[in-house]
Amino acid sequence: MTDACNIAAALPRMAAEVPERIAMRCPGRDGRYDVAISYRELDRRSDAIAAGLAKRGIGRGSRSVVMVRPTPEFFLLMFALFKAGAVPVLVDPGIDKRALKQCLDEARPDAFIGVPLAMFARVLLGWAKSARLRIGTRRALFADATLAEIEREGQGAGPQLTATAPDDVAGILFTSGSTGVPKGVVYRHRHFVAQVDMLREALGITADGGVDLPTFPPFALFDPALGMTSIIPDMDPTRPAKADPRKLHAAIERFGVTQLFGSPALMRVLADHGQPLSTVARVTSAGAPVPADVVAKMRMLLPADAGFWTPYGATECLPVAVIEGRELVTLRERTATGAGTCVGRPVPPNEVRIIRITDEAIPEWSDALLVKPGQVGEITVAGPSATDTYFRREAQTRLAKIAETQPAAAGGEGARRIVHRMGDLGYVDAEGRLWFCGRKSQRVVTAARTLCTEQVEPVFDTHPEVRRTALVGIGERGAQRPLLCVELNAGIAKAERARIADELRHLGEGFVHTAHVDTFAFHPAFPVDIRHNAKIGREKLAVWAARELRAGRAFEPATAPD
Ligand SMILES: Nc1ncnc2c1ncn2[C@@H]1O[C@H](COP(=O)(O)OP(=O)(O)OP(=O)(O)O)[C@@H](O)[C@H]1O
Repeated sequence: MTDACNIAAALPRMAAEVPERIAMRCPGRDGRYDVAISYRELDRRSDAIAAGLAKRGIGRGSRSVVMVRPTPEFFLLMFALFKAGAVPVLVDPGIDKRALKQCLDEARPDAFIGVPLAMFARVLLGWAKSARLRIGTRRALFADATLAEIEREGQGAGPQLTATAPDDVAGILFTSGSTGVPKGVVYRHRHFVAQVDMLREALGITADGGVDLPTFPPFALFDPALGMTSIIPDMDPTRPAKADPRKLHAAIERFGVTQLFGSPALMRVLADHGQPLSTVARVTSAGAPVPADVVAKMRMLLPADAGFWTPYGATECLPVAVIEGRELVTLRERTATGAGTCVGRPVPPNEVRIIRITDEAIPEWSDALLVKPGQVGEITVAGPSATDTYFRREAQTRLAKIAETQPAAAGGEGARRIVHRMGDLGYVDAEGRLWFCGRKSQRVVTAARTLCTEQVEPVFDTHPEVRRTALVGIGERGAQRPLLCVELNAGIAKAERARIADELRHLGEGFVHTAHVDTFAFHPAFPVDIRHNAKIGREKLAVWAARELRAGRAFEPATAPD
């Protein structure tokens, strides 16, 4: 039993070593934080739920949709499923309703576990019809049982940790779908175990744990595996930009929070609030680029020796690389002149390699795919947390994975591994740092060159009246005309647009790669992703921009471009 490859194996270990340590504190309905669960309770209660689920036919390999907010129930349930060797299916509740139904149906779950609203929506919207067991966190319409009943049914059954193998499927996590339909990423137990180890190493987390405020729900699951105490924040996790900073500060002070985890949108909330974070030793912000001004403001609010880490990665592979705020701030200038965004050094033992850009599948690795050092290409990763397949999406799997036979010296005879293609463009600089240049699917290809969004937009973003910009291509790839969509700061009159377009054109002329971006269209408020409130919907903007150009509403250079 002890040799299970399973992140839930941390629970019986912690329960034996530090049974009274608090695993999590929850705000409850009124934010008073009167619910606390010790490691002993977390271990025992997740055992009981696992045993109760087994009695209802949910065990090793059963897929179960989990639509539960980050409450004690969520953690108990997730660890119960891991212990049982069952496979939780997690979908971002904030995504488009049609995509959500598609994800839930595609997963063909055996069980559906949710809050009463999700139970109701399942029937009303016809989600996940395959689920034969339906469990509500509370008594609910269309539920076969409540989670409390399941727990009671399994009480006293003893330890439930299944001896899961490294390759067993541990979970299916859907991507947020910012560039298309969300895809179910198949996590094996070895992937989760590796993620915990890599995060511990990369962020310097010690065995005595610490107190974490994880505002990004899936990541809270790592806290018990890292021996930490989680303070579940009093906020809507799907709306980080709307979080109340006063409530977060109250929890940080009351419980002496030492670590904070959140999306860039949440970092902006804390940075703008401006109150010092004196107990915090480590901040981690993931999921999208963190704007340089937010990094700088946060560094002023944190103690001098605190770390501000930004990991780079994706649902399919995390962490890939990591950078600390001090270094990031020194590279701000380079981003503003078109170098891309530095995402740091690869987290060991990841192997990050850059290959030439293609939209085709690459079945087999070859070193001939590699670009010259320093050249932009697609970022690929081979390493213990790189997942190898999407759930029931053969075509997408083929486009994102490359099989590789390692040379005998590196991995023994004929060792095979999967290389994940990030779908992101970037390069490695002379110091071994990885730079992110934008999504591959959002690149603009003119007759003369390929333009990468993250190398073009920051140049124009330096204009004082500009809030943000988005590069799109008009026409067929290979003969695209670049157009820069511009969102201005609040309160700037329409009459100013022609002047600002001229100034932007002038800014662009300062660099070879932006000199040909000379057409601008002003958009009132960019479409962005729900989860991070940061990833710009360039696909939608491209359609809008083409219409603006046809209607003569775009700002073009006075003389035709050469
Ligand atoms: N530190 C970072 N800096 C810049 N971009 C980042 C960083 N971390 C992640 N990203 C971006 O986020 C992407 C991963 O996001 P995620 O896995 O949530 O799926 P998604 O891209 O939003 O959805 P989909 O893949 O379905 O379009 C990365 O490929 C990268 O483009």
